[in-house]
Amino acid sequence: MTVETRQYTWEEIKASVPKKYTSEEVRSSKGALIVIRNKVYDLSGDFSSWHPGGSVALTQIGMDATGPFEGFHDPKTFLTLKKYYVGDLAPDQIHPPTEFENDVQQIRQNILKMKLYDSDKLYYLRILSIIFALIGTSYGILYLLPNNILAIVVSSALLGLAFQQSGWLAHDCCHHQVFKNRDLGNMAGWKQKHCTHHAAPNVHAHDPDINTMPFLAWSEYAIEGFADLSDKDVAKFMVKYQPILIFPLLSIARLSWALHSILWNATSKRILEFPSLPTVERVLIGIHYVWYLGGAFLLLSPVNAIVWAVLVQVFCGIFLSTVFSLNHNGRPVYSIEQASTKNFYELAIVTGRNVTPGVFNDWFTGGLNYQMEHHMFPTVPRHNLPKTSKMVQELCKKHNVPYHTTGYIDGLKEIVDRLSVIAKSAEKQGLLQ
Ligand code: HEM
Repeated sequence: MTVETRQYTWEEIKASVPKKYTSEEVRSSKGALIVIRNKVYDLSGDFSSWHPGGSVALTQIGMDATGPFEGFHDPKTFLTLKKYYVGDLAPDQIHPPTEFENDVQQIRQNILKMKLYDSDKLYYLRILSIIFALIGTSYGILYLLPNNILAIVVSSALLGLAFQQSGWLAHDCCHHQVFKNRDLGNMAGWKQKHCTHHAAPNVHAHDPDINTMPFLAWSEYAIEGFADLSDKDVAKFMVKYQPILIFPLLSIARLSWALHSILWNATSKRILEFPSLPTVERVLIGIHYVWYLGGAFLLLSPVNAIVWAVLVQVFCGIFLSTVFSLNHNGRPVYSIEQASTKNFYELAIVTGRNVTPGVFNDWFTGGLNYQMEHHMFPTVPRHNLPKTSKMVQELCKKHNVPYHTTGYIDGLKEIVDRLSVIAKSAEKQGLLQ
């Protein structure tokens, strides 16, 4: 079927924004328009049931999606666009690229020329060896000093670190940093929530990573939603004490993610389609728990084994979630409307926080200490982010865009300060009584 194409104005494109950004609403709408390189595409109809990237794309309706399209897709995916092509921006609606946008494109070209999209497989082998060394040392300590309290603490911390590092490795694969073959990367895990965060970092109502109510409020927008909460009493308590409660919450984060992954896999209907990915995932999760818990129960008394297993989750939770939190929490949060006035690359910079580079920080944070660069160019392997960073710093200097880097502890202080400001604001507005 040939689609009739025509010219569009920005007013028409913005008018196509749905009331809710859900697949159902968009599928049945009369048009859900995005712009990529001055061409207009319609995401209504079958798009969301087909799109391999899921509903992430819907966050871009009414906007120029050129940046996120370039960031997420393999260059050959540009060929698949024509199926959704419905026209062009009218000539008087085309904004010539700003100097900032031209400079970003120049950096993209430099990254290509300098082969910074290519991964060093030996680097990832080294990361994998460190993970195995951590696992071996953790169980070795239990074997040599069974039921010794200090040994239990050190061993659980080391295994928590190994789990954190495995998480970063999966993250690298999911972003196609390690393998160019996207099927290989896709085997590393589910990522729709994470990609949505990448498409709209710190954008209230889009970014799932700041949708943490009733437990934590990261912005004024979050407390505006107080009236709609069904669990107001929980929110009142949590928000009031959020600058203190953040740390206990971070320590149980991994436990909650682990439970979530078990429940999600246990209830997934697709499990019956053997050998579908969910089935493989279920088997692998089973193997994971057999060796992780089996080793502990073999080497320790039952009570100590349970204490050790919980401590592993607590350490891993702290190691993972302090890094996640440093990436964006406490940085500016924007409404959908405000974000739509910003270029994708600018949004990546102004909402991100880098953590001081160095051998330890680069390894411990899985390269996420180069958060701004990672958001601008998510498929650049982490070992190439330091080189990318030099170019981004020059860009920021030239265009007077704040490039925010802190130490690990100073970053955490900023987060606590921000939570405190929001808690006080909620108190002032009488929301916490
Ligand atoms: C008409 C518009 C679009 C078409 C035809 C399209 C097509 C595709 C195709 C073919 C893939 C799988 C191959 C690949 O990864 O390159 C994909 C993946 C993806 N797309 Fe799109 N896409 C569109 C718009 C968007 C937009 C606007 C966004 C983001 C805001 C987006 C986000 C993603 C993500 C996150 C993935 C998964 C990438 C990954 O594996 O890491 N897409 N898309």
